[in-house]
Amino acid sequence: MLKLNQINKVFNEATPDEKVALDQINLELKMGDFVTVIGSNGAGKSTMLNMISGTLTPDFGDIIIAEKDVTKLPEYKRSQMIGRVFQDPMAGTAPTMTIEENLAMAYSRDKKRSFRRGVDKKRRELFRASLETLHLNLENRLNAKVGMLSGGERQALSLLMATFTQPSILLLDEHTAALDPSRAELITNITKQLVEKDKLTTLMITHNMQQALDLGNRLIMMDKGQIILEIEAEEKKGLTIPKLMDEFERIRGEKLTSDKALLGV
Ligand SMILES: Nc1ncnc2c1ncn2[C@@H]1O[C@H](COP(=O)(O)OP(=O)(O)OP(=O)(O)O)[C@@H](O)[C@H]1O
Repeated sequence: MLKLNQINKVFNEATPDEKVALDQINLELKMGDFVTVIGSNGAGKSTMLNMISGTLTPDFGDIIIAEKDVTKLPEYKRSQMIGRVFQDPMAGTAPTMTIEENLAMAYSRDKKRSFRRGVDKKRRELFRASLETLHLNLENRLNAKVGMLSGGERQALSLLMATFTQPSILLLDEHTAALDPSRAELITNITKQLVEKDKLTTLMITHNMQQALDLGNRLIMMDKGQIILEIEAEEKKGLTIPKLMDEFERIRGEKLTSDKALLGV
């Protein structure tokens, strides 16, 4: 479903600020894979997601999504294939529009449909049914302006909107990090539910080690622009935080005193 071949990205090349953000990354996701991504600050995690979404282009290397080479495709042309949720709950929704209008916008992301603010009865029922799955009573607030919602409610809506048209790839960029623990747990559960329902191929960056262990069928660890560890299905089931720290130490030859160094928190 997704292939990254030898992706390289250097910022400010040949200047004193030169930074190798991605150092010939290779990664392959099969349909339905749910991969959690951990790594220290500046490891290249967001840059990798930005490459997939088309926000950034690689210096060299190829990006294949659903068998299509999208390396040169601009971001807006990839948007049908990609759903993305950011850390900032304010980023994924339009605050001055209603819940219904936001959903209508997400629904029309699929280019075959044109965006109309007016929504017919059938579509309203579809929106209502989708919102019901969140168990936040948003289905009864279709005409509420999104700017009035709490951070958790807004993030839940962003998630629903990002998955609405069943994208080829779902990108989650620390999407629970800005929420308090109970809201973060709620969004984690909704994530699990939405991803499982449509078997979405997902990449999720997290600084929460337990979340990285609990969610998904694969885990990757990044450091200094490289993927230094890949853990697959069966192995992931028995994984613990101390085991991950040992692995980092074995690969990098650096002793970690806390998992915080590994996670960049
Ligand atoms: N637009 C940019 N211009 C210059 N340098 C950049 C740019 N974007 C990222 N970088 C640098 O590239 C490196 C990788 O950044 P990236 O944001 O991908 O890391 P990350 O793993 O997501 O880190 P964090 O966990 O702190 O968010 C960092 O050193 C960062 O400073």
